[in-house]
Amino acid sequence: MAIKADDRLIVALDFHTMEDVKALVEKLGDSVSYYKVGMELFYSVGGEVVRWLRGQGKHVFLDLKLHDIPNTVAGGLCSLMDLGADILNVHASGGYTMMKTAADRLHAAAEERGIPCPKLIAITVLTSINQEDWDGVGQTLPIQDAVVRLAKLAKSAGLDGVVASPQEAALIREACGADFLIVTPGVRPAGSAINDQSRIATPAKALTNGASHLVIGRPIRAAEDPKAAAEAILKEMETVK
Ligand SMILES: O=c1ccn([C@@H]2O[C@H](COP(=O)(O)O)[C@@H](O)[C@H]2O)c(=O)[nH]1
Repeated sequence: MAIKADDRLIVALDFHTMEDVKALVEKLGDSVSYYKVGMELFYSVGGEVVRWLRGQGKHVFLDLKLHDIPNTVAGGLCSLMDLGADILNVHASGGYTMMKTAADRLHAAAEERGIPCPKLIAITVLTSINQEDWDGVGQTLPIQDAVVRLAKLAKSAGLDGVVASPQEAALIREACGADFLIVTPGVRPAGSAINDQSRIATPAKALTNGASHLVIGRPIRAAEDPKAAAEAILKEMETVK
C-alpha cells in the first residue's frame, strides 16, 4: 500500500474550541499531516474545522461514526462530503445494506459533483470495549472473530477499510487484503497512560500487525511537549519497514 510514512499518523483533535485546535496544529507544524475530527469538536464548532485544516494543507479523517437506517446514513454522508474530508465513517454493525447504500450513494454523489470521493470506512468493535463490556451487550463471538467478520462485511459492501484495534490488524489484513485501510486507535507508546482504551498496542506493533494508519490522541495532546511526543512516535513508526 503506497501511503507516505508521515500520512500514517493521524492525531485526534479531541478539543471543543478552534483556539485549542489552532494551537496544537501550530505546535506540531510540519511533523503531522493528518488529523482526526471527532464528535466533541464537530458538535462544538461544526464544519469550519474541517475546512480550516484542509486550508492548512492537512488531511482529515472526519470520525462521526454514523449509525442509522441506510437512507439517513447515506444522506448524512452526502452532506458531509462537501467539507472535503479524506475519510468518513459509519458503524459496521449498521449492517450490509446500510454500508452498501452509503458507499453507492457517496460514489454517485462524488461523480455528480465532480469532486474526489472520500474514503469510507467502518467501525468494527470500539477499541475501548473489553471482554466484560462485550459480554454485557450479549455478544457471543470472541471479539476478534466479530471484528474480522465485520471487516469482511464492510469490504463486501464496497467500503475502503475499517477502524479496529491494532490487536486485530493482522487478522484483518489477512482476510481483507493489502489495499484495505486498517485505521487503528488504541495505540499507546510503551509506558503511556492507557486511559479508557482496552485493546491496545504500541505504534511499532500496530504497523507490524498491518495497520495502514494509527490514530493517536492523548499521548500527544497531553504530553508536555506534543511535538516531541509526535516525533518520537514517528521515529518508532520508521523502525517498521
Ligand atoms: O474504536 C475506536 C474508534 C475511534 N476512536 C477514537 O480515536 C481517538 C483515540 O484517542 P486517544 O486519546 O489516543 O485514546 C478518540 O478520538 C476516539 O474517539 C477510538 O479510540 N476507538
